[in-house]
Amino acid sequence: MSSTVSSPPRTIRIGSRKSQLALVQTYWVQEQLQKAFPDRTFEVYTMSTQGDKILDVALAKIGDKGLFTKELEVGMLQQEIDFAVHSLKDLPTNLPNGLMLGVVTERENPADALVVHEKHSGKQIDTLPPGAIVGTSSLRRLAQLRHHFPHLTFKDIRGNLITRLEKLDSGEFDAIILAVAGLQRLGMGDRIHQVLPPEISLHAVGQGALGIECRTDDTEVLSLLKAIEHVPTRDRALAERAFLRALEGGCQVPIGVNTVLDGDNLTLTGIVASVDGQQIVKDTVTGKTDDAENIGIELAEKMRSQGAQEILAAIFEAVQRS
Ligand SMILES: NCc1[nH]cc(CCC(=O)O)c1CC(=O)O
Repeated sequence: MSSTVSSPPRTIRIGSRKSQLALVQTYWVQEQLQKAFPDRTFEVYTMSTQGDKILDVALAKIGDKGLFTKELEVGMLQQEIDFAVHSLKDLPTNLPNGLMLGVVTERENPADALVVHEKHSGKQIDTLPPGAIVGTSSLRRLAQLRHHFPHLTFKDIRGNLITRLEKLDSGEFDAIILAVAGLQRLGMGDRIHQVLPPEISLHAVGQGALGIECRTDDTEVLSLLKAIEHVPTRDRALAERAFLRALEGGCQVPIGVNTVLDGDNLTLTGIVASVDGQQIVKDTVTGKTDDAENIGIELAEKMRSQGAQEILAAIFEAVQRS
């Protein structure tokens, strides 16, 4: 008589930031995986990242890549957690050795949203009165909006989504710009006053999607994660991230994108803008989805030849000096 003793499958430990948005996203991932693999155990571990702690310095000045991801990455490399759930747009385009972008989940609307103070309820971004104070902490949003609406006043705003909405409602701002996806995921889609079209604001690379980072050699986790991968979003994200990586690689730069899928054709539009909104380089490349990364690289090269690199170099120098 022989019997095989099989050890129970390992518990999978999911790492997350502690912000409300991060937790909603992480519990969603946990739930999807639990549904796909009812016999496995998935546990959530939370960590504070540098980005959650430094709230009083403009993001552009910190300039450090991986502000929202570093602690989670250390946790993965030290085997304390098995994978981390990130807003894809917060995940740097170059990851530490031993870690990779495992999968990308289905994207929400990637656009930016205008949220207004109640006294402006009849207004849109193009009808806000001159001097109206618009809150954003993103150079990308700032540069594009200054370009289109030089009569508005822009002011830095930090803190998590809830804090920002409170600052708006208290009268500190006339309007603020936030990601549609974040508001929707937190059940606050009703605060979206206007979804900004791509002609006004190209969104951040990866915006609206979740990126799951894991150890490169963890084939078991990688195969579990495949269950929640969304291939069309992944192809768009690969093109967008290759574009950003080829241009600069960081997070706090005025670089925006838009992607459109049509069958197996993928069209990537990118913008690089100076912070004052005066200089703009914008172009488009179309290619096949299975060549997504090369579409991003090609667009970066095309735009570099039109002056994108000089715009980015000037911003980098200015931030270093300040
Ligand atoms: N950097 C902050 C951040 N990271 C992800 C989101 C929103 C959700 C997303 O874009 O996936 C936000 C807030 C915002 O930009 O309004």
